[in-house]
Amino acid sequence: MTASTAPQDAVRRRSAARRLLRDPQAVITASVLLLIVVLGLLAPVLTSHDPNHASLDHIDAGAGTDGYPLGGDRSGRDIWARLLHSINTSTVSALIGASIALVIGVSAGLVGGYHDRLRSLTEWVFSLVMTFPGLLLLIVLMPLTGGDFRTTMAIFGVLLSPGVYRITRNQVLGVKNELFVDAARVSGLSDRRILVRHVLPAVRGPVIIATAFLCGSSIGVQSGLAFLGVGPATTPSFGAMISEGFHNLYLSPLQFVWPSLVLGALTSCLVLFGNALRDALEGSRRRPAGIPAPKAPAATGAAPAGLLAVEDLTIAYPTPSGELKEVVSGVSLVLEPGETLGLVGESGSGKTQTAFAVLGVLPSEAVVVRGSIRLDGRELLGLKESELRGLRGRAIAYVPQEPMSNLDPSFTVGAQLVEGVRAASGASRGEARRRVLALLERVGIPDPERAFRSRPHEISGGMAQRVLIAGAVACRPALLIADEPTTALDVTVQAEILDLLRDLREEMDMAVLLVTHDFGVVADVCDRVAVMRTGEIVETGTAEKIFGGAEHDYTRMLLDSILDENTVRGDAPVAADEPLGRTTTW
Ligand SMILES: Nc1ncnc2c1ncn2[C@@H]1O[C@H](COP(=O)(O)OP(=O)(O)OP(=O)(O)O)[C@@H](O)[C@H]1O
Repeated sequence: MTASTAPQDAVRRRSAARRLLRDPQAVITASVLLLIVVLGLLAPVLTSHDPNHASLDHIDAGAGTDGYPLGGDRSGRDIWARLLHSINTSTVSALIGASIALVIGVSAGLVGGYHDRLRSLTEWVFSLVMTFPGLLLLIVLMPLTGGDFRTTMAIFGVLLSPGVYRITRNQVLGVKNELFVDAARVSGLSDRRILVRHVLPAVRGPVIIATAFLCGSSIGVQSGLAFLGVGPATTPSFGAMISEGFHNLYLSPLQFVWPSLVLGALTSCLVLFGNALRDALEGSRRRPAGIPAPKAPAATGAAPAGLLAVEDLTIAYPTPSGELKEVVSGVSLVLEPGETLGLVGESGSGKTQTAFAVLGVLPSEAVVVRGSIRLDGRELLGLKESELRGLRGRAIAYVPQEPMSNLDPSFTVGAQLVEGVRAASGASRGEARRRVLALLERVGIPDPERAFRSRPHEISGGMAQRVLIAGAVACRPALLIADEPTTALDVTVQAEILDLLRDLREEMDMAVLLVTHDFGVVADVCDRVAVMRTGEIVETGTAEKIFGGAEHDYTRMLLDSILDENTVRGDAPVAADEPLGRTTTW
């Protein structure tokens, strides 16, 4: 396993580096940081003055004075030399603070996250460290540290370590039960080896990102302490320079500007570089360069009729190498008012992605490469989020797969439905409540008042799905998208929910796009069927045609496997002497 993941890791690393190099924010900030650090390293070459050497002739000397390119400060010291040496103080502070925080935080986070027994100890220790008032402690400890900024930064590193510990511990808790860690455990690897080889790579990204912020914090605190005059005056520091420049602000404002400028550039570039690094390591959320906005489908004459017309819809996701992988390819569908279309296919065939595209809720990293989605003639692709929000709940409604996890446990059922009805229709609270109670009764909930007052955990799964259906149809949408609406329910409840959907569709003349992998459900309620396989529609037709004589091998294979597995359901339990395929005949 390790051998097989190593090349993938290398590819991932290469692509993250490539993304970083292509990101102007990363390139600019890294260049500025590099320039500043190199200037500091070249201090002995770039200036011959000691940063603490005071020359009475150069007190408040102006910029450009011979040998003093940025002038002298109010003690006659070379500002250029002090600036260069201050860079080194800041770099050393960042290195010490960040590395101490990383060593302590990452090691303890790995151990505490991985070993349940040790976690209470590490939690206790780091909670204790967090209670220390950081800056105050650094000042109080000055007599002990002798004011040496390196020792101060080492203590500051300890104070920063709880943040790193928490990041690491959370990451470890997230991966320690993954199958690949279990596999490493059962293959006999020691805990230390598992941690280093399998767990550490998972925490690497967030920790690298945090490092930029740790460096920025260390530089900020060192400068802050020097600004307050804590520590020896002989240590060149931006804080001390800013403090002195502050006193001379009216006489010679540039003495204040130079250190502020370099300190500002240093810390802001660190933070911005940290952000760019995060984007590169976690995968860019932006549209990759060169990827076009959705192209309209090739003109085929008249636009397809129907309430919902999806044409040539193609959805892709960026891969770690930066290329796009299509998960939905050239899907075309038409749905008439009052019609139920079953979108059928195996897991991963792209049904949900198609439905999400219609709802306008694809994840931000999804790229709609081309296509068109028209609702009642109006193009939905390219609409603003606010415009889509205006359609959702009113023109298009959605019934999800997991009713329980789609209800907020903190609120009563009634409160959630009233909120939805008010948001979609602008009705008053009283009016919305009346409508919700009527809807609850309509969807077959026996005691609507009681259900209204109940919290989600007090109702059954079937009832929760009825509640969600009530919420979805509250504003009489033209199109209802139901994504596996019965999968999480037991068989008898499934039948009732499908009956309810069928009745509501007829009553409200709604079109229903039913996403399912279950041909039994299709047989129950669908007028037409579209069969999806690996992102493409391989066959469409009326339910009679599909069940009576499917043309595509894949459709036949799906039907055969379902019949083989005896999973077709009917409205009533199938009688012993009834042929299994009863629900498949029309
Ligand atoms: N955020 C994402 N990033 C990358 N790929 C994704 C993402 N979301 C979905 N996919 C991929 O898109 C493909 C289609 O997924 P989709 O959820 O539409 O399948 P489905 O047919 O609805 O299956 P299921 O019934 O299991 O939900 C899958 O291969 C999935 O891995």
